[in-house]
Amino acid sequence: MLFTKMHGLGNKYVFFNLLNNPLDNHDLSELARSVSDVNYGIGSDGMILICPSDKADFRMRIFNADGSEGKNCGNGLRCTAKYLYDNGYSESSQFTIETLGEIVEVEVELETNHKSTVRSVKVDMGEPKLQKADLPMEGDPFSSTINEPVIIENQEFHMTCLSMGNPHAILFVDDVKKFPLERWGPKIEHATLFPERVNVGIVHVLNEQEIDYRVWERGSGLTMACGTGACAAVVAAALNNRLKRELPITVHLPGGDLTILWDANNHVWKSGPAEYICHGELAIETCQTLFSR
Ligand SMILES: N[C@H](CCC[C@H](N)C(=O)O)C(=O)O
Repeated sequence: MLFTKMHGLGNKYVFFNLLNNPLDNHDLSELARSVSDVNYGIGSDGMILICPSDKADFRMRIFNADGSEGKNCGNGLRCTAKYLYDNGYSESSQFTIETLGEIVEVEVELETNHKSTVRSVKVDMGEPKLQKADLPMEGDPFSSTINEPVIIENQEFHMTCLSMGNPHAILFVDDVKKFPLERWGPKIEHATLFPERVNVGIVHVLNEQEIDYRVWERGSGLTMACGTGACAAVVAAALNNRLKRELPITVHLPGGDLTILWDANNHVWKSGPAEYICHGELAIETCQTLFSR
């Protein structure tokens, strides 16, 4: 099986193009765990399948490194858009991609002096969902969670929780590098408060147009970047009056910067790079081992 490995700011995935060759009745969770394994597989934060869609121009399915299927992936969407445009699946620079969470509009932004090269990708990530039912999380399903005190293992955290098609718990800290995210990330991810678990982001607002952000991803742990998380971080900061809406915000992640805008129409826009790492063929033994299970 041919694959392409790509990353968005160091958040890397193994991509399989299923537009003309479906992967019928295989254990996709097992495949995601295996290709993500850095010792016995290719090594990645997960797996992304590019599929046909009857609701949008294309469909993207994202699986985390633990095999769980995510409902959205901001970095994955930018990589998928670049792959589709570069490989001639869309003549237009704008098209739609269906995910489990949303149907999103993407636009590949081309180099001015080299029209066939994708410089970056802009994605309309849609509207943030602020009710507890949207994540989901325990409590009044129609209420929102803005700077609410939450006790995790006798430690109180003030959280702002929302969905960008997938669930995010955002905490504000004084220094993202000093906060022990590797310790508290998994505890919050697996807290019973979040029946389908949650992505955990920590945010330090630097000024009115810049934030630092680090993430512990549901199903993948610490990653270099999280596109949906960067969107959630900007929305959470605005909801807590730490940022003004309708200003483009630079989100500094360990892997690089994203530009996020929460506009007057309640849509969250994300712009950033997408890069190839390699193309390859999964060893047939791996496939046979995988598919014999
Ligand atoms: N771990 C996430 C999916 C990947 C999101 C992230 N890589 C992004 O770029 O948005 C979840 O299970 O909801």
